[in-house]
Amino acid sequence: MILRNLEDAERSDRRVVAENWESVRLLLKGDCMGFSFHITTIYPGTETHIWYKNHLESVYCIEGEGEVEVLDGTDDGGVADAVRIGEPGGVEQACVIYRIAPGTIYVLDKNDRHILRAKTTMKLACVFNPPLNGREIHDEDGAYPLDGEEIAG
Ligand SMILES: CC(=O)NCC[C@H](N)C(=O)O
Repeated sequence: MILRNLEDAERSDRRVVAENWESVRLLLKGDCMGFSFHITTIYPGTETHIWYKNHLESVYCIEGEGEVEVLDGTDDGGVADAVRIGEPGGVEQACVIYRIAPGTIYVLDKNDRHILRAKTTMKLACVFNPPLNGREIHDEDGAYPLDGEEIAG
């Protein structure tokens, strides 16, 4: 069994700080679970372009409010209050915006290119498949490489 504590992990190199967010990576590739698990804080008033070409990610909102804009897609997943922008049927800028609040999960099951906007500080529980190695931060496309720098131990 593996047991870790968020406060302890925050004081270790499991805490990774980027421009718009920081993330405490509680489980990583080295734990051999097939996924990684992170508690991520998104700073208020930020807008982050993300495109996890190499990973699938599930994001569960614990605290805070924001929105996710899915680029290159008009599928609103049947969510009643999703805001649809652009005409369905091939318009280049067509996209859907979902409101994110506590209790909501969004799942990037198609390596979806998206923009995450935080209205307030957001606390998110994030799962990555394949798992992150350790200290990855976004590249210019908003992606992580498949082979990042590992955290020992
Ligand atoms: C929601 C999201 O992907 N934010 C960026 C940080 C990421 N969750 C991570 O932990 O690396």
